[in-house]
Amino acid sequence: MTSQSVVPSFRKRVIYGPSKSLCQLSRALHQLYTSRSNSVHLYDPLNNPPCVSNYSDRSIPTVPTMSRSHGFATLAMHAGQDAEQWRSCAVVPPISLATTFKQHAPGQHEGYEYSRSGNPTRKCLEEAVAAVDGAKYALAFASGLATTVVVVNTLKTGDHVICMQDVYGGTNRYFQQVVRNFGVEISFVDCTNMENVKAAMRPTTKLVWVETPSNPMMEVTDIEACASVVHSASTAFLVVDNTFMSPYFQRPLALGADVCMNSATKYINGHSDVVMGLLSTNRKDLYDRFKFLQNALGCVPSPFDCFLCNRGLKTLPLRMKQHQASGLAVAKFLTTHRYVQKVLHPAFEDHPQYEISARQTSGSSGMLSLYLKGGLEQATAFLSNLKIFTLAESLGGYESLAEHPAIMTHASIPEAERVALGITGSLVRLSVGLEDEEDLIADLDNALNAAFSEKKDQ
Ligand SMILES: Cc1ncc(COP(=O)(O)O)c(C=O)c1O
Ligand SMILES: N[C@@H](CC[Se]C[C@H](N)C(=O)O)C(=O)O
Repeated sequence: MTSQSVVPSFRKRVIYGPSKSLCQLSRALHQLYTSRSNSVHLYDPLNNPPCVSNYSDRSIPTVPTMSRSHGFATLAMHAGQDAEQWRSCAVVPPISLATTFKQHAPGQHEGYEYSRSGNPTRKCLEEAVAAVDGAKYALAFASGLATTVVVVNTLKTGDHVICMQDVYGGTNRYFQQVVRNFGVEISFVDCTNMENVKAAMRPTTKLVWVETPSNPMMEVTDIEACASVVHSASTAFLVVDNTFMSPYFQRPLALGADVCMNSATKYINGHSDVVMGLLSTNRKDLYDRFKFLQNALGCVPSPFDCFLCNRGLKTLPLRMKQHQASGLAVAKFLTTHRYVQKVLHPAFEDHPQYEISARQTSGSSGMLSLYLKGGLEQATAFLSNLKIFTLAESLGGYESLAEHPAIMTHASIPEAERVALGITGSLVRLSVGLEDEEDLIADLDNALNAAFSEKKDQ
């Protein structure tokens, strides 16, 4: 089949034809095209995805139809998703399950060799994530923590890391209980005060890891100020864990961070059915190292998970708007409740870093923490009496979740350190989901009243 005649004019660099001869033709044309363009797209009827010849740098280009000047929702839906990249012109990226890809001659292939090294479905997701993070590059990993492992693997023995003192318990556990064993020194620092960051910097500091807002204390670090301290005092790079905000409400790279990290398990996928991590950066040196480590360490997500996460990303803007609205409504309700001592929410004026948060974010998510007036007993009773909020770890899904950080997500932090951070028996964390606001508020009210009347009854 030769179908040059059906090639629409907008597919100028697309050639149809039988697999073998056209792949040969592609290689010949490649000589001609490389001087003028990066790649030749060969639409091969026997293969899906199409042959994409770019032997010069082995990158995996797609047809560049999206301009970065498009709005967030447009990018989330279309960046990296061009139907023209598939022979079938599938509007939804296919799940590419092949573990390996045919080579024309040893080392001559269409951009993919082996699925750990590169995968077409993963590539679609990575391009979409780069676009919404305002990054040149993005990479997907098997979990948020796998992403942290990759970042840390850029270091060597003797290097020093500064980590925000309030971070997800698993991040703390990894730095304290794993990374330290390899001779990398870690300082846990209150990065809400830049003087602390300045004081902690050493000549050997190579990585500064910040989570903002932090899990679970909702503390906010000034990303721009932090980047300026880090870059003026060292060659270290600044990573911002953006999991609580998602790219919809906070863009760390635009604020000077070198790397934006997300546990896509949370808001980006948004449906509590994928565990995944993402890294975005504009720095080619870091991207090259992370890309090397993605393959060398092997911590890649499955194509099916990439498909799901790519799908979830498309509704991120809509979901985040509703998470914000319901999160604020729930937080406001809780501040007036007789059994609630304090609500931690960065969009509230009484939050210690309210001004920074207002400056560096364009909204707030469904995350908040609260102290109950009682102690562990009341917190346990409250969590056990919830009917719509599910008592479970994790966050950022369409369903509302509640958890007890001291016993659940942050249990691996030594007790004294936990208490010093404010993670006490009366602290509860909520991830406000997409259910009807009135139902969520009624659920919280009922559970609070039940928890405190249980105490009275005893
Ligand atoms: C803020 C934050 N960062 C990183 C992680 C790690 O992500 P994952 O569970 O996807 O490994 C989590 C939760 O686990 C988290 O809450
Ligand atoms: N980041 C999530 C994950 C929860 Se903790 C998971 C597991 N028990 C562990 O210790 O690794 C959150 O809810 O904050």
